[in-house]
Amino acid sequence: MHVTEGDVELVVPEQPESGVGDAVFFNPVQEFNRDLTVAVLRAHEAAADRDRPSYLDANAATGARGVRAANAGYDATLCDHDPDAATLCRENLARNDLDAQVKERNANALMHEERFDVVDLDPFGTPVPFADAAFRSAADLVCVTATDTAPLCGAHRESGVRSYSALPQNTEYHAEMGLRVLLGALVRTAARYDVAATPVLSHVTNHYVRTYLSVSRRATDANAAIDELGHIHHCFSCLHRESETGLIAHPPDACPVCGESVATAGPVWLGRTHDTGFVDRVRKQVTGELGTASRAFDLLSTLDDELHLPTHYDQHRLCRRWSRSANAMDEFLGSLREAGYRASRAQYGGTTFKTDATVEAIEAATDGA
Ligand SMILES: C[S@@+](CC[C@H](N)C(=O)[O-])C[C@H]1O[C@@H](n2cnc3c(N)ncnc32)[C@H](O)[C@@H]1O
Ligand SMILES: [Zn+2]
Repeated sequence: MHVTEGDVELVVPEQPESGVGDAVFFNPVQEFNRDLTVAVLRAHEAAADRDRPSYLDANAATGARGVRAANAGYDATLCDHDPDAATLCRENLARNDLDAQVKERNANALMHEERFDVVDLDPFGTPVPFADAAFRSAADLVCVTATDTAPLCGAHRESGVRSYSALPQNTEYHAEMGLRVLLGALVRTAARYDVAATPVLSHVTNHYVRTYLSVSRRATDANAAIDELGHIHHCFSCLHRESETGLIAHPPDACPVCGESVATAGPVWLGRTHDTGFVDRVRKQVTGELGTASRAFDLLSTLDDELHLPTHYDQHRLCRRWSRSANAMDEFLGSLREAGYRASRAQYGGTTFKTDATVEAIEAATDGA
């Protein structure tokens, strides 16, 4: 089957309907993820102080990412331990007249041996088995996809605890919970090597979490990153939540609003999940030949405005609790601002938002709506 993504043409195997089989993996739905990666790489290259920075597609499969990185001017290496995948990578590079290295190897061994400016992890499920080697190998940027959203967001709690050494809670902001659990684990992994990992762009869909972390090899920066870890105390009864930085959690004895008990998630990343300047530079690289350009542009515009606060709310859920009909989002956010609070849309869905108002304050401020 032939697929065109951006300016490259790929041959990809038909995928078995069951999802189980020997065919080299390809998911057309991830085009959005790959398009954004191309925009990120262009932004990184424009700011890099060297020609043709190096890029490792650590879990290449058909080579969809590595071929597109080579096409974007990177000195690309495509790695997969599956011989059929390595063969397909070579074919897809040749089909597009592109020169890149293909390694039929265990990506962890390769990353322990070689340095790359950018390392991209896109494994099946959790990226944790590749994270240590990635932070040792990458000079500038580590890109990570995690498709194990149920463990990350607390729906499969034990598995989340095992993979991420953190306790997730299955709250209604589950996508953001998953992102913050993943970021917490990645930041702690990097810190083991005196590396500070700083998220510069992150997005979440139903199927996966994707994040890009810039890398600094200064122990003081790694200490500063650790300082942004902490816990979220959540009341499932009234939805009140508060966050607390630091590795030791001090949950309140009871919810300060309704008196019920609170549940604590953590350690999680409480810092910024993106850098607005970086997001702006990536947005300038979203061009018409990207198949999902308008969706990418919308996401990056939302991120540009999103408040850097853990955690988000969903207007429809809140209004259902209050037996109110939901008004237009702009009007709703306007009421919060008029009452003196900060408020923005959030990336987690059309009715999600962030504010520094408490649940009680949100209810009061938007009551006349
Ligand atoms: C989800 S697929 C990658 C999809 C691809 N990046 C894309 O965008 O279409 C995961 C790939 O990782 C490969 N893989 C799994 N473990 C690996 C390892 N230890 N070293 C290298 N590749 C590995 C698998 O063979 C599989 O092809
Ligand atoms: Zn409460």
